[in-house]
Amino acid sequence: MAVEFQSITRTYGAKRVLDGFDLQVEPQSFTVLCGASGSGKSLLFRLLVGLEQPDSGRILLNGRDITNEPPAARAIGYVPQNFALYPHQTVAQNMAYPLTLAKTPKAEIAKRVDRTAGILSITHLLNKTPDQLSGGEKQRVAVARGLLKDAEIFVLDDPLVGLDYKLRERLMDELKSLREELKATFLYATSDSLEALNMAQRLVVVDAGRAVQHDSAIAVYDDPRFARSLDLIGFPHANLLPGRIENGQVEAGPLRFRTPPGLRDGGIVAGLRPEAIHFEGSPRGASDDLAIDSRVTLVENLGGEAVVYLEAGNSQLTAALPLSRIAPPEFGAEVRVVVDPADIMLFDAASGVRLDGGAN
Ligand SMILES: Nc1ncnc2c1ncn2[C@@H]1O[C@H](COP(=O)(O)OP(=O)(O)OP(=O)(O)O)[C@@H](O)[C@H]1O
Repeated sequence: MAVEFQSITRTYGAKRVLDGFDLQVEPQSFTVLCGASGSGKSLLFRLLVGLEQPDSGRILLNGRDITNEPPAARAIGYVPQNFALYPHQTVAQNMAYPLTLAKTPKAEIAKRVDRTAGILSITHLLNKTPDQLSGGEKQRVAVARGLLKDAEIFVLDDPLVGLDYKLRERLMDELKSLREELKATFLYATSDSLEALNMAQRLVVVDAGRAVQHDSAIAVYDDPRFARSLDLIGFPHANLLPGRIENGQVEAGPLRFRTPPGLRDGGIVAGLRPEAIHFEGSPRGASDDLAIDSRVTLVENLGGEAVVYLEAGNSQLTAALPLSRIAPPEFGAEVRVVVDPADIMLFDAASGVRLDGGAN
């Protein structure tokens, strides 16, 4: 494995941020850690590059235990979340700084600065100073500086946070080409699930101090094994309805249907993606579909689709409606929506573990 976190625990005061965190990162993978703000992604990266120490557990780099090695001994390129550029140095000097410190020959530094600047489209900025750059340009320089190192592993901590949408899209594409070109292992953190799905070959859902699911991005999306995976990955956010299994019936908010085989009575959470809620007039209507009468409380028109918020009894539901097929309903309208029970995922209420079979 390129990187292994083994049972990492780290506490700040009374708060256990990492709680037996285990993760194996495959060589040459682009692995994205996605978790809510404060879930410990930056801390994991600081532990990996050696800026902090775990309370317990081990970190291996290409099989070597580096837990107690100084940062300089770890060949890791790092783009921290809060970067600082040296104000009196040019972009080229800022980028070259870590290599200058490492006494890399000048010709080699120039070659790498040119190549990385080319990939990140900042060649025209090389002779400027940071005060002459926009926020987005400074961010690209910080990314370039982290990627300049001759490393097998690059760690990027939420490198696109705060950038406008267009610039983020462009940088995502550039980083993807870079991953093809460098043939290195990338570890990348974000709290944005769309960015995670777009970038990740391997996606790790981080929650409550642990890696709860580690799989291909598409598998995490299609077959979440934990309620938190469904909750975190995907936009609009999935519906999670608390409920119960009793006497062979699943009851969760407005959903009532026969319990799938093999499930026991007890507390559950029913999960339903917004796109699995269908409006009348859409091509559905199988005999086992559940019909739900609801009232529209808000419509967000996003162009290609509308996000429709519904009230059904005491439950709120979020539905995604492709607008090419059907016009969005009006605010306040009474609508009947239908759901295929096969699209409903069931999770244990206490542990969050998936109960129904899913795609496996
Ligand atoms: N030096 C520190 N002292 C005290 N608490 C800390 C320290 N560093 C991190 N924490 C706490 O650890 C938790 C995890 O922080 P971390 O920055 O790793 O989260 P994150 O997942 O990267 O969040 P974000 O997406 O917002 O950057 C937070 O609750 C934070 O307050």
